[in-house]
Order: sequence, then C-alpha cells, then structure tokens
Amino acid sequence: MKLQVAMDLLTTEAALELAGQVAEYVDIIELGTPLIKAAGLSAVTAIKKAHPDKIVFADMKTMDAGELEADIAFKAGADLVTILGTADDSTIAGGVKAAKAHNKGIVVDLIGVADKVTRAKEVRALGAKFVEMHAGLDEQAKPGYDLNGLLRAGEEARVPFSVAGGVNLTTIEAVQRAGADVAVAGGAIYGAADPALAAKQLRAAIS
Ligand SMILES: O=C(CO)[C@H](O)[C@H](O)COP(=O)(O)O
Repeated sequence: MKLQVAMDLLTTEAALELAGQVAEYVDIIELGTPLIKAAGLSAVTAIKKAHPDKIVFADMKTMDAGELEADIAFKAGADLVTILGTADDSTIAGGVKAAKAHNKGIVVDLIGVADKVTRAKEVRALGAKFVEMHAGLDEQAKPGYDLNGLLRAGEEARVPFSVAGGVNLTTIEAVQRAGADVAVAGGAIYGAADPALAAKQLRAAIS
C-alpha cells in the first residue's frame, strides 16, 4: 500500500518545507485544495521540481470543466488530479481525456457521494485511475464519525481505491487490511509536532 501525505497548508514555502521533511517516507505528495487555492498551481510546479521522483497529486476537486482544469494541473507538473464524484460523467470523461493526453491519471474523489460503491464502479468504467473513499474535514468533525464506513465501501466496490478522512497511526493498519491501494494522511502528519517522525511511523506500520 502506498502512503500519501496531504499538505493542507497555505503557502508554497510551508509545503516545500513539509515535503522536504517527509518525502523519504511517502510515495505520493498531495497539494491540498486550500493550498492550490491560496498559492496557485505554481505550488504544484515547485513541489514537482523539488521532488521529481515522487508522484505529485493536485487535489483540484474539479466539479466542472474537467478537461480544462485537469490539463492546466498536468501542465503545472501534477501526476494525479482529482475530480469530484458528484460531477457529471462528462466532466470526469473530460479529465480522463486530458490525463491520457499527458500520460497521467485522474482520481475521483467520492467526498459527499451517498452511494460510494455504485459511483466508484461507474467512474472506474469512465477511466478513473482509482477512487478516493473520502470523508472531508467537516464530515470528520461531526459527532460519531469513524473511518469504517469508508473501509467497507472500499472493500465492496472492488476497484482500486485510496482512503482519506482522518487516517492516523491508530487506523492505518485497518486501511491496509481493507485492501486500499493508498492511505492518505493529512493532519496526522502536518499537525504532528514532528512531521518526519509521524510519516516514518505511518510508513513503518504498513507494507
Ligand atoms: O482532502 C482533504 C480535505 O478535503 C484532506 O486532505 C484529506 O481529508 C486528508 O486529510 P486528513 O488526513 O487530515 O483527513
């Protein structure tokens, strides 16, 4: 299982610093949506330049104009770009077209999708490289949130998937047992007192 760090920070400088601390322990470096909105796609270019050997993930969360938005992110240096599962099929197909033109991949983020299993199968058929079983930061803050619903959906969908939504040292083994291809950790790394140690421990907990 791959490990992805989600950098929900607000400046390119902070992202470069964090990526420098954790890159040796992660496979995929994600520029979070707030970072891309605050700093622009030049942040993607800066991270790819600093870490050419890593998979760079631009969390665009595109809802419309799939081909155009994916194209500009791939041109900026992204290897993987997200489109929302709630978007129209044509938006996802447009993103996949751009991905094929760049020999890169679209990840469909199932945040806010009620029936994640059905939508996962649909978007995989449209050409998504994998789906993200995702509960966002706001959903995680609701009382009673736990990760198990995402893990069950991933097991049931039988398509390649990542899991994001409060993945940490306590839960990452269950993410792996559920068969996830990628575990995404944001706050568990960037919010830790020692992000490098946190990433190292997450890496050591999986195979
Ligand atoms: O995409 C996101 C929010 O929309 C986050 O990057 C994702 O949820 C991972 O962060 P965390 O591990 O802190 O939940």
